[in-house]
Amino acid sequence: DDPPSSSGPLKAYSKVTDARLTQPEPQNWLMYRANYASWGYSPLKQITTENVKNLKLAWSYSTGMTEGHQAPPVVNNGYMYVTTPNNQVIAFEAKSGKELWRYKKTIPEELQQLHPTNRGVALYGDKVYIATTDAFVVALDAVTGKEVWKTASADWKQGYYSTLAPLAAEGKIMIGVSGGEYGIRGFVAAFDAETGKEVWRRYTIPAPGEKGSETWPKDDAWKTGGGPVWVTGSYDPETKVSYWGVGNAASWMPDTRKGDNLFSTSVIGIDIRSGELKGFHQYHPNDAWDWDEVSAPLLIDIERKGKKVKSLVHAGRNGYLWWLERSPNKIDFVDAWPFVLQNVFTGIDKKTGRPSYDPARIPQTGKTVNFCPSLWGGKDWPPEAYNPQTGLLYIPANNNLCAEITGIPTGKHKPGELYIGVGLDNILTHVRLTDESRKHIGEVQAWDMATGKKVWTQTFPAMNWGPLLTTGGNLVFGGGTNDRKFRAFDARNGKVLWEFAANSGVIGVPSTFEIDGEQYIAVQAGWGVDAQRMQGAFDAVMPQKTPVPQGGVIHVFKL
Ligand SMILES: O=C(O)c1cc(C(=O)O)c2c(n1)C(=O)C(=O)c1cc(C(=O)O)[nH]c1-2
Ligand SMILES: [Ca+2]
Repeated sequence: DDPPSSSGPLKAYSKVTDARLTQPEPQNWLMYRANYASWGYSPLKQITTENVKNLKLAWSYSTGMTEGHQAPPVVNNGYMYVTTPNNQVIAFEAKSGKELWRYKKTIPEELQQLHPTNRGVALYGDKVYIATTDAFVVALDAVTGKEVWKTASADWKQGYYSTLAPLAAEGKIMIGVSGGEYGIRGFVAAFDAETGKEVWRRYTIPAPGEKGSETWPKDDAWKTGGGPVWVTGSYDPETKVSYWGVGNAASWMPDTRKGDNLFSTSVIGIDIRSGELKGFHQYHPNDAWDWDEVSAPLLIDIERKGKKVKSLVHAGRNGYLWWLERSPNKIDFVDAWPFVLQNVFTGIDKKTGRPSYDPARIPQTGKTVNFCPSLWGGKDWPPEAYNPQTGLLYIPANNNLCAEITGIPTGKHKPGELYIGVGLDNILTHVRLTDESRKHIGEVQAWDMATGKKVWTQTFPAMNWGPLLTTGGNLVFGGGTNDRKFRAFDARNGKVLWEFAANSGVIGVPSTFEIDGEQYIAVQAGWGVDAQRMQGAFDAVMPQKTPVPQGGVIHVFKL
């Protein structure tokens, strides 16, 4: 086959450099959240609050796959890259939707996927990178799709897998691993972009003697302590520190691992040159609710008492909105407050940010416990967005929702087998409705961080699992509802200005780009994973059932 660059209008592939990733051109969407600060923001403004009502499909493409399509269409000067469940990567001519190549990772047949999804590619140099469900990191030639190198980061048979998009910087490809529900020992690792050789590895659960190890029991619990990393980290190129969200401790029952269990449910700063730890903040110690705090914090400058604070902002799965301050060697607590119904925390220490708990709301082995928000939290993985023009932070939230779970003995940990401490049937039916949740659950919220005020809320009857994009046209885009709608909101007041009914529920990360003077909005539809399971949990407690069809379709819109 001819390389596509010579067969069509596509120009030669433009190499992705550190300079380009640090200062992304407005016409491209070069990484998971468009910039290292994880804003999910594009300055493009051809599509506005005035004309968005005229947005039409430019092209669409069926991926041929079911389950969770969550990856953003990543675009570099005319080339688009999308991943699907089962680690396919599809390359397109971004303008026309013509398929250039498709890569299919061979996945072991015996591998059972607990979370059948993939959150996208990283671009660096002339290559495209993915982290796979069988725990590999793979480099592909961006023009041909040919495999250049492939390195196992861990053994999938031990319960390790990756669902996140890698982070690329300074010649390194950084990934994290999932497996919190299998009792893995989580880590972030960096691989040489050219050779695939591992450069460093930072475990999220310290070994005996390492900093934080005193927060684990003296037995072997640290070896199976969880702390997965399954969403792409943020990165501050000035200090070379990357910021990763760390997931739940394992098993879920806190009595199996007494102590704070650092660095589970924390944000950790990692120097990308050495892998050295550069500060941390634990959002809630001794996790008991599967509240993975994996969403990477957004790097935002916020005014406080007349001073600019270099901040880390995180809408927690634990239902609190966290404001932290980052310095080259540490992370300090600034403030936190609930953004959804939360009845577990009885207070937050003003100095340290440490929450205190209502003991009646802490799950334990052998007890049945009610708490709010549910296991899926105030916000699960779907990312927030920040618009520097409106100055607002946008959160896709699930409010008014509670849970009931019964802790059961886990037995001895067996590598590669579930290590949860709650029955699967209980997990799949654990949501409990409140009077308020009968009115509405899903929300898009807009916050002014400097004043701590919520500026607007848009509500939906059922859940919202919609990742957000915000643009220089004062728009917010997102799907996430079970009616298959993908919507544009006015970023200043939350009004719905446009909506499109997709083939399936939209849990994809939306992106935007420009080619030949035209702005495009792109998103994958493809309901699955825990959005689907939450719908199942609703169906279990509601009089009516709501079917949401599956099937991945990439949608690309323009005026
Ligand atoms: O502990 C883990 O390793 C882990 C991994 C993942 C994943 O990789 O997608 C999810 C979760 N936990 C999880 O708790 C969760 O609610 C969840 C939802 C989803 C999804 O894609 O909808 N993935 C995951
Ligand atoms: Ca988890």
